[in-house]
Amino acid sequence: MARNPSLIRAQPPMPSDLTSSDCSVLRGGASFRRRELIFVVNPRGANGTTGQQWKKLLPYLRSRLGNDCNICESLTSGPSHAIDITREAIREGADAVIAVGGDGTLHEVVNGFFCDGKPVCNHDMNSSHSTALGIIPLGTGSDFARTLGWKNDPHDAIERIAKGLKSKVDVGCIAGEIGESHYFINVADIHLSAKAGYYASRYKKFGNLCYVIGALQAFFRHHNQDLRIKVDEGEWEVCSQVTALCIGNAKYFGGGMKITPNANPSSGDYEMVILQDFKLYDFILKLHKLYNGTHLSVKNVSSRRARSIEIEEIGSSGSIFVQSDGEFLGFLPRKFSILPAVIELLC
Ligand SMILES: Nc1ncnc2c1ncn2[C@@H]1O[C@H](COP(=O)(O)OP(=O)(O)OP(=O)(O)O)[C@@H](O)[C@H]1O
Repeated sequence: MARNPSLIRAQPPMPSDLTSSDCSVLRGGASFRRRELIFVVNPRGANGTTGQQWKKLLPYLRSRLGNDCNICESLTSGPSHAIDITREAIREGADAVIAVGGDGTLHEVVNGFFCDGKPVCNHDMNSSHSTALGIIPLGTGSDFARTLGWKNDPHDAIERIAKGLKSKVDVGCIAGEIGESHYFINVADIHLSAKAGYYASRYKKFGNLCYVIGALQAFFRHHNQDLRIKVDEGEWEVCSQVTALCIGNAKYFGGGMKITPNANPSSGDYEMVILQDFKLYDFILKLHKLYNGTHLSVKNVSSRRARSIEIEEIGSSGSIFVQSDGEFLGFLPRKFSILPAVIELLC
């Protein structure tokens, strides 16, 4: 394991009588394979707090998991590095890749489960072994973890990893006009909210306040936009004066806004919520409803379920923002399809 030099074994060496190269341990006569866990840590997450918390957590992690698991830590050196680490770990046969950081780090780890439009596989093609996804939520927002009801408590997260229970989750796939497919596990969104996310990423030093600052900046010179959408390969429909269109595999975005309140990452479909013809004062008056997920009954808000959604702008500004899991992705047009039960999540 760990041909990749960026994977550093973060545990005491195995006792010298344990010689098996695949880390198998003989216990009471039965063969017991040590789990190979790769922790992908963004030291810059949450303005550097993730790195500091990780350093304090590591001794506890070793004492809690080190008897049964090989613990490898890999610190990311910059954007997209987590994708490469994850791909390499899966190819090498890791039992789990654990994203340590915020939703951006989780997003990159999820993208590392895929390459060239297909799930990444273990080098040993004959093996039925699969790599699970784990999460230690230590970011600014950690919105995906909210849907699962997880607190931002790393000790709880370590208990979930220790138990090793797995549940299959869906992943969203986004295809653009050119280039590789892109994947998301939480929420993808279009227009105002995506623009707000783009600006918010510049103000992460203010913690969760960055989302409010980003939204205010995005509203400046914002225009609602007519879009064309095609749901589940049906007919094209015109959707007028769209303020924001959100495609939820999970429920929360923007640091705790319950935007797609009926989304469920194990349902096999998305919840799509469209906000139309909203003005700044609508947001001010209805913001609390967006946060607690009661906005679906508000005028000009609609919700429907879908397995695939194609979206184009009517007009050719080429400036309708798209983001997924809070990461800026470019501009419309895009097609979103769901990959049901494609990843096993340690839960
Ligand atoms: N070493 C690094 N230096 C700078 N940026 C990095 C590094 N490693 C990863 N990143 C980038 O940092 C971004 C944000 O990280 P992360 O999501 O962990 O924290 P956050 O933004 O504080 O939390 P959240 O996304 O939940 O709001 C990631 O999208 C990733 O591309």
